[in-house]
Amino acid sequence: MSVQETQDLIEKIMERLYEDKEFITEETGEARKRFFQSGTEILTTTDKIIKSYIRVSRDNREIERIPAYRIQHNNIAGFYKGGIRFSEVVNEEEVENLAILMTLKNALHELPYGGAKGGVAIHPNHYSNRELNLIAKKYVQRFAPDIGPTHDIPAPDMGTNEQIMDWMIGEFKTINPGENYLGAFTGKSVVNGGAKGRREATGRGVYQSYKWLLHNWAKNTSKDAVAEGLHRKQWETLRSLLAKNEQGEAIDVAVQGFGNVGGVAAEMAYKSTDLKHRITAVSDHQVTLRGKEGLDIEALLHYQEKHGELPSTEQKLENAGVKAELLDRDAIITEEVDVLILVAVEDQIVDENKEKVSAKVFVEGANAPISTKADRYLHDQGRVVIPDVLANAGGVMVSYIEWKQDRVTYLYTEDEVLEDMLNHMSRSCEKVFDSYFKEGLSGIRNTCYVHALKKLFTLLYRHGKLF
Ligand SMILES: NC(=O)c1ccc[n+]([C@@H]2O[C@H](COP(=O)([O-])OP(=O)(O)OC[C@H]3O[C@@H](n4cnc5c(N)ncnc54)[C@H](O)[C@@H]3O)[C@@H](O)[C@H]2O)c1
Repeated sequence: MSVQETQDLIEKIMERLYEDKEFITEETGEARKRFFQSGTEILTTTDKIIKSYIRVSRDNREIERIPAYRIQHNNIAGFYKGGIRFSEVVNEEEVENLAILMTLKNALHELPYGGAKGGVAIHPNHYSNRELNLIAKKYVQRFAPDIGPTHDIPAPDMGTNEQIMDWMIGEFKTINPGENYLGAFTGKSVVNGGAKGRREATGRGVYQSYKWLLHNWAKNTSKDAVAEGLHRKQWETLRSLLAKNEQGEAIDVAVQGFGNVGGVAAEMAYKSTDLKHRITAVSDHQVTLRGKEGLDIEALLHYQEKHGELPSTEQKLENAGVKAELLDRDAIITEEVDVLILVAVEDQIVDENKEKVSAKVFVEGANAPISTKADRYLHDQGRVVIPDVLANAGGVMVSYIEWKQDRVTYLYTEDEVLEDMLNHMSRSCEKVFDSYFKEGLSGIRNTCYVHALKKLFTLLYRHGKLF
C-alpha cells in the first residue's frame, strides 16, 4: 500500500463519518463540513519528516553514507510511537506510510500513542556487529532532539532487535544525562528494562487475531446473526475451515517470512490445540519450503535460530533434518492452502497476482502486504483478510507495558505481559469483528479505519484543533 492509497482510504472513511449524523451530533451544516474537512487535512498530512545520512567507517576502512529516517505522522492520541527498520529497501515513502499506519493502529487499539516510524537503508546481515553498533549510535545522535520518553518512542522492527535497542538507549542516555532515559525506547533486553515476552508478542498477537475470529467468533455465531450479503459468504468461508477440523482434517497454513514474527506465528499455529493445523509451506528472503504432509516447524525454528535463515539447499535441509521441496521465494503466495499468514514485507499480493492466490483467509502480520485493490478483490470473493492494523499490534501493546514499567521501575512477569496482550487483542477483535459482521461495514480494514478515525477525529475536535 502506498502513502496515497492509505490517504485515499482515510479520506473515504472521513466522508463516511461526515455522513453519519450520529457521530459528533453537536455539529451540523457548514460548521460540520468545515470541521470534517479540517480533520481530514490533518490526518492525511504528516507532522514531520526527518531525513539524514549516517556516515559509517566500514571494517575495510571505507566510508559509507547511509540514508536514515524518522517520520512522525500524528500525535493527537499521545506520544509518537513506532519501530525503526533496518532494510536495504527503506525509503521515505515506505517509512511515511508505516508512520500513518502506526497512528491508525494505536488509535484502533486504544493505546495512548500517536504514530511514527524510522528506517535505515541497510541490509543488517551485510554489516559486522561493530558496524551495526556504530550505525545504531549514529542514528540516535542524528535524531536525538526528536526522540524521548514523552515525545517519540522507537522500538524494533524488521532487521532490528533488542541488541540494537540496547545500543540506542545507551547512546540516548549519554546524550541526555539526568533524563528518564529508559522509556525512550521499547523492545529492549529484559535486563535493560525490557518487557518479558516482547519478542514473541507480535507473532502471538497475529495468531491470536486469527484464532479469535475462527475459534471464538465463527464457532459461536450463527449465520442469522451476520448481516446479509457478502458477510454471510465470509461467515461460510470461516465455517468451511472449522468443518475441516470437525471432520478430522487439518487446516492447511502457509507462512511467508520466518523471522521474529513469522517464526512465532508459525509455531503458535503448529502447536495449537484449539484448532488443528498443518503448516505446508514457509518462506524467507531466499526460499519457499513446501511439505504437503506438514513441515517440521520445531526443526526449522531450531535451524533458523542457529543460522538466521531457512535451509535453502538440499544439503542444508538434510542438516536441518527437514523433508521439504525447495521452491522459489515467491512461490508461497500461490500455494494451495486455507490460510496464508503474511509476515515478510509490503506489497506481496497486488493487482498483478491477486487472481493467482488460493488461500481463503489472509492474516497480515507484516505491514501492508496486500494492496487496496487486491484486498477489495479478495473481499468481494467472500475471502477474509485480517488487516495489519488489527493483527500485528501485539508488539506495540507490549511496548506500552514496557514503557509503563520503565516509568515506575516495576518488572511485570512474562505471564502478566502475555495475558494482558492477549486480552487486549481479544477486546480489539471483538470490537472490530462485531461491527464488521453485524453492522455490515464494507471490509475489515475499513472497519478498523472507522474505529481508529472516530477516535482520532473526536480527539482533534475535543482538543479544539478543527476550524
Ligand atoms: N517485530 C515486530 O514487533 C513487528 C511489529 C509489527 C509489524 N511487524 C512487521 O512484521 C514483518 C516482519 O517483521 P520481523 O520483526 O519478523 O522481521 P525479521 O527481520 O525478524 O523477519 C523478516 C522475515 O521476512 C523474510 N523476508 C524478507 N524479505 C522477504 C521476501 N521478499 N519474501 C519472503 N520473505 C522475506 C526474512 O528472511 C525474515 O525471515 C515486517 O513487515 C514488520 O514491519 C513487526
